[in-house]
Amino acid sequence: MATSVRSAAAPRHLVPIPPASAGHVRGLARFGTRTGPRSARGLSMVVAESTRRRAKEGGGGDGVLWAPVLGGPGAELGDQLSVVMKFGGSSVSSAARMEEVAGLILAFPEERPVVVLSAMGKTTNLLLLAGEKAVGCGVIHVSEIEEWNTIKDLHIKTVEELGLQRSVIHDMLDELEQLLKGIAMMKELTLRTRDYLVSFGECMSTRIFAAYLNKIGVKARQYDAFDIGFITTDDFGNADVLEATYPAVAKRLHGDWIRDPAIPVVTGFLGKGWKSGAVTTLGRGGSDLTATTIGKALGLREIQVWKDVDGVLTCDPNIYPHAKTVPFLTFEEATELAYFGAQVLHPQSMRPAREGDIPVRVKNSYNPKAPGTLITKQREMDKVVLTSIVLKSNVTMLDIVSTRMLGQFGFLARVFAIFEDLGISVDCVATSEVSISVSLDPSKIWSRELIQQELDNVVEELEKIAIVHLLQQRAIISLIGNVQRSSLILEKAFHVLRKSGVNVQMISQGASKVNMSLIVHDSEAKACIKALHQAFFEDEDVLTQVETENLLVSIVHFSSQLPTE
Ligand SMILES: Nc1ncnc2c1ncn2[C@@H]1O[C@H](COP(=O)(O)OP(=O)(O)O)[C@@H](O)[C@H]1O
Ligand SMILES: N[C@@H](CC(=O)OP(=O)(O)O)C(=O)O
Repeated sequence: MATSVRSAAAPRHLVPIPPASAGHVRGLARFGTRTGPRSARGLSMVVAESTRRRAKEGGGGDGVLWAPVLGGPGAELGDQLSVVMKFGGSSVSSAARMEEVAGLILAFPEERPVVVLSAMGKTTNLLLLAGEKAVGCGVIHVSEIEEWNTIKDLHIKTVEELGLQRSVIHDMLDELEQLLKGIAMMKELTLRTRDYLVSFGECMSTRIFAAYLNKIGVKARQYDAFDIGFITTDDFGNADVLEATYPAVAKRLHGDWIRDPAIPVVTGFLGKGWKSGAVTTLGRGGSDLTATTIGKALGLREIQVWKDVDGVLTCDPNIYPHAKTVPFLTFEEATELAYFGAQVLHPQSMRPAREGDIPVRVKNSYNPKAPGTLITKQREMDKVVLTSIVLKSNVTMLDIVSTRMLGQFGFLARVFAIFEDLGISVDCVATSEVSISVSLDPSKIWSRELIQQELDNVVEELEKIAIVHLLQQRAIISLIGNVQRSSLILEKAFHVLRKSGVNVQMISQGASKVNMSLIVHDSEAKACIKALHQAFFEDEDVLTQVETENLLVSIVHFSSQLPTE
């Protein structure tokens, strides 16, 4: 595997400086343009143009001050690394986007960021598809795999458009092609090889970006997470970060920064298995977890995750486009939201932030002026009813009814022991004395779908002690909010669902007290989300309608109890 590239220092060094040091002003960089500076010269021009405007406006404009300082001659870098800025695949999908992101990073004069990057655009998916095709296509046809060519073209084009040398990624592309040929030769793609394969996405994006920062005069250093102490379990495809990671990562990043300050550009999503020593991945969307792990390791002030939406939204905008930004969330709410399927955050990513009590800010790299979502330990909940509605589709449910071979206590214990033995997590649970309904977590499997064989095994085992009904194509609708007001939330939700003619098949409230889950049929789920969103976030009158209806019911009830003459 390739080792870290230590980028050579560029001849001229720019660093954002606080407005107080305006004597050193070099210029301003602006937010909000879709295309950023194309070169060091381009950057200076943007900077100079904005400086003039700022001077005309009497200062305090919309930009940032720059000075030729970072790591350069006469450099003074007393400050410690202060924030993590993680940019997802959507934020770094092209050369233009990388320029934009560079401008963004540099537009925060007071920050000393650690940058975490995902693979460019859809590279991870393309690598997975290329790997699968390689298994069956034969070595001589590897070079024809469409996805491999798309990956190669995208990265070469990006390097060229950014004015970098092809050598930045040349070895990586070579190695990747060799790997695909190896897979074709072996005719198999193990989980371990698959992790190694997808790691090329992050390894290339970070090399390109660090080289670009150096080119525009901002000293940067690329790091592969698996080389700097990201130690994980050996669960390829979904590895857990181990405690040893924190001191190791802190020592390496902090040590390098003290010795020779340069913006660290770290691969998201990747780690190193503690037993195997092989490259592991942290589950899809795992770069968020990389970012929060670094934040905790270094005790940073803030963790920023930059996406292509204005923060965490009231529902998935792909399901219902009128979703609104949620300005504040607690770590608990964000965890439930992610766990129950909101793609915007990795389910495990809040844990390090919560443990280190470091605020997480979700921002839009396409719209940096939008305030985004701030996630903290606590927030004012008095006025909060519902925060967000999350949908998890294609869920499998099991209704398990005891054959009474075991007492109630033994029955529940046995059922969960079967899940544990087969390594299957459950999402929602509802129990009665002799029956239990569970929904199974599809996300532990890479493809986010349970494999039929696994399901057959579970059913076979459970049938030894119970009658089992397998219900597929179900959906979990999770209502994340203030469960202190659960009666109000459920009343309103059931009112909406009844009006829509939807029958709720199971309901479950988590112990975390921020989530209530309703299970409905998959085919009805999207319409439910739309109706619920309109009721909770758009239609002020619905509550009044519910209250009026209830009032009428009470009046009828009361009057029916009045003594008749
Ligand atoms: N509740 C939600 N709030 C915001 N985005 C959501 C939500 N649910 C789903 N999404 C989707 O998540 C996407 C952002 O997550 P992701 O693709 O992982 O971003 P990135 O690749 O930039 O890290 C958005 O483009 C949006 O389509
Ligand atoms: N590239 C990986 C890791 C990741 O976090 O990506 P993103 O930040 O684009 O969701 C994936 O696609 O899963």
